[in-house]
Amino acid sequence: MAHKAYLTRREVLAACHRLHSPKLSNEENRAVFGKCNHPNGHGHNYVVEVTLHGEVNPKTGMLMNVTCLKEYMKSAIMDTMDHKNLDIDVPYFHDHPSTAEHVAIYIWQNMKKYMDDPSLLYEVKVFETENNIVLYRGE
Ligand SMILES: Nc1nc2c(c(=O)[nH]1)N=C([C@H](O)[C@H](O)COP(=O)(O)OP(=O)(O)OP(=O)(O)O)CN2
Ligand SMILES: [Zn+2]
Repeated sequence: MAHKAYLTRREVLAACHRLHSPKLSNEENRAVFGKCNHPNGHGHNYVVEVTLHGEVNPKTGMLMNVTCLKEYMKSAIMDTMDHKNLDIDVPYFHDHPSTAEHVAIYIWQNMKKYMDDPSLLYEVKVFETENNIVLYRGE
């Protein structure tokens, strides 16, 4: 009988950003985003958890070797976002305000590009701060 399991790996990345929407005026941006719209930006130590869901291979006892998941997360997350200015260095955020919601969606889409079997991707969780958490499941 096949058993299904969830496998999660966590990475921590440092990045800076500014919340600012090109679809809003400067005044509207200040009203909507408040201190997070400060022109010089601010930083976070983002904690990102990626969860896979699938069958445990009875021969290996693994859903996926964590070493593989680590490599996917390095390519999809760490190489593109760690120690970067999200708004400048990551093209996705040139036209998407760098909210934690968009960070989670970006990571989801990028993980799918790198994974050999993207159907295993179940959830991306982003802790922007200890208190602000976004969970995305591709819906
Ligand atoms: N829906 C969202 N709202 C906000 C986001 C977001 O990504 N999605 N992001 C921010 C800011 O980027 C901001 O950095 C949050 O910082 P802060 O308010 O300081 O964070 P905390 O809530 O953890 O700090 P407290 O000390 O608890 O106030 C704003 N909104
Ligand atoms: Zn922020």
